[in-house]
Amino acid sequence: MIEETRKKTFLGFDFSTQRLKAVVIDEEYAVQQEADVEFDVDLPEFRTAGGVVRGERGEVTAPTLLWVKALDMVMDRLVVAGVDFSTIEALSGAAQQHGSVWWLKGSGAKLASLSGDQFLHTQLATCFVADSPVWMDSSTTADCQALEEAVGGPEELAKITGSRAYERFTGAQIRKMFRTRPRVYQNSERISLVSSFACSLFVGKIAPIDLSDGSGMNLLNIHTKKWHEQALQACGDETLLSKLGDPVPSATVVGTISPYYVQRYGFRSDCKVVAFTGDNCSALAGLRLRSGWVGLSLGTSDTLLLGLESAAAPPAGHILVGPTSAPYMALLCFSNGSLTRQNHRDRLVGPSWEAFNDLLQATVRGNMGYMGIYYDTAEIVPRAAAGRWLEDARGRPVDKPAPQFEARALLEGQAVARRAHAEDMGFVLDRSSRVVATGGASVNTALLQIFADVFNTPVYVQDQHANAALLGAAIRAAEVWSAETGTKLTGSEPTVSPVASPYPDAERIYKPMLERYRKMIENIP
Ligand SMILES: Nc1ncnc2c1ncn2[C@@H]1O[C@H](COP(=O)(O)OP(=O)(O)O)[C@@H](O)[C@H]1O
Ligand SMILES: O=C(CO)[C@@H](O)[C@H](O)COP(=O)(O)O
Repeated sequence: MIEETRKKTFLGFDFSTQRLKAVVIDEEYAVQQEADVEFDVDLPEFRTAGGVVRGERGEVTAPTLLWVKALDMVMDRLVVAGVDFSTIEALSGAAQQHGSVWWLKGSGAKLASLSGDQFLHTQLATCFVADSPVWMDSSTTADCQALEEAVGGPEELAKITGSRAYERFTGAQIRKMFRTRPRVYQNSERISLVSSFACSLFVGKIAPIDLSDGSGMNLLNIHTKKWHEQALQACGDETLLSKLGDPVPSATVVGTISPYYVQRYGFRSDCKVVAFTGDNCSALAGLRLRSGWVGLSLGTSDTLLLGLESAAAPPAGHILVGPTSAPYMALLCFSNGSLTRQNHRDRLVGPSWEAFNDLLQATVRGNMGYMGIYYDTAEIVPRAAAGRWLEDARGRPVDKPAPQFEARALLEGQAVARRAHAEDMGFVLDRSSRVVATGGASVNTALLQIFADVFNTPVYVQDQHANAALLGAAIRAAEVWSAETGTKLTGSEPTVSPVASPYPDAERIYKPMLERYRKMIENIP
């Protein structure tokens, strides 16, 4: 029995692309303290740009130790923020999806014997056999084809795993490592996702992959919830099964906190660690979407999220095992999200969102016919290499229109693409639906107004926090702890408020742009 009067708090983490965030909530799910580490700024010694390191042939990686050092730093910032770690009953986390962590043999033993006197990053410095390929990597096209062939074609793979083969999905990444760097593969004790790796740092052993984030690998049968044997065979050898370990439901207590945290920060020794999951899965959990609501995460990537009752194989996009009570979730991911917006903001007006929004205000909805597609990095939906396509009202290519037209062309082009592909995937979006936005760019109401008009749907944001993945992690910790201990919590459902409504003429302006967009992408190589 848990003592009723004891103060109870819950801790959530988000190991996303550009930063590590942490939040402490109380029993009512009110935010108590927060801390944040921005990889490029706070850890310049790792020389990342936007949290990653880019190679010449579409390879995108992150140094795994960067995330460990960021954890040391964020823990210290929580101390400075006044967190009383002895009140934390449970913790959980979210992380960028698909990335893989390659643990050197012997790492499990190191995790189990950490000394509370030293930083984690000094003790785990030699634990990673390779840098971590991350979700922006587009270098595994050959491996995707081989995986699809081995399983009976792209449709068959999508039926089984919820997605056709995608370059960033961990199965193709593992296959590439097995093929091109066999010693890394052989010397790996385990292969984690970023989420299960992060969880391992808390639980003092290599933590299991959860089913929801595990669905982003092209290796999991999302119906039986077991690894798919043929897919495993296509991506590695007979040791792959044991390198991955058994996946677990997202609502699993994977253990109690490592003694390291008890000694170093004063956590309770019975603080529970709940399986970590993908950031989009955690955002879906945090947003509490009701029927007819669609989640729009505006982080480094832009994603659309939806809870699903059944798992029809999508033509594009992904079906994942649901992180909460809905059995499945749909996910569409666009790699050119916030970083692309930020690059062009810097180019057009310098580092101010206000100045960028002033440019938007200097143009009209529909942008006098200027339309643009901006891929600063290889795009996932549709699959395309980096490039830029801009045309005027007559469909003639233009090179350099005035900055205000470019600003609007970029944002309208992005929103139109999100709607076109969402419709292709079967998302129903009309004035009776709701878009609930979250992530770093969801604070920008001028951007949300464009989404409201293009989707012809009101856009809402959560009142409690702009980052549903982070809040979702802390709430998942609280709810799994509550179910496990039989202790009732007083936390109420997160609430949302409208921030942008479509203008009455929105459909007239943007419907034709959807058709133009579809034609434009046909000509993209
Ligand atoms: N006012 C704003 N308008 C538009 N974008 C913003 C604004 N404030 C922050 N952002 C964007 O939010 C992004 C970070 O979002 P975040 O959700 O923290 O990313 P991630 O979780 O992928 O690390 C930055 O790249 C930045 O461009
Ligand atoms: O690849 C995907 C989803 O399939 C990305 O959405 C990553 O999960 C990165 O998330 P953010 O850091 O952009 O939130």
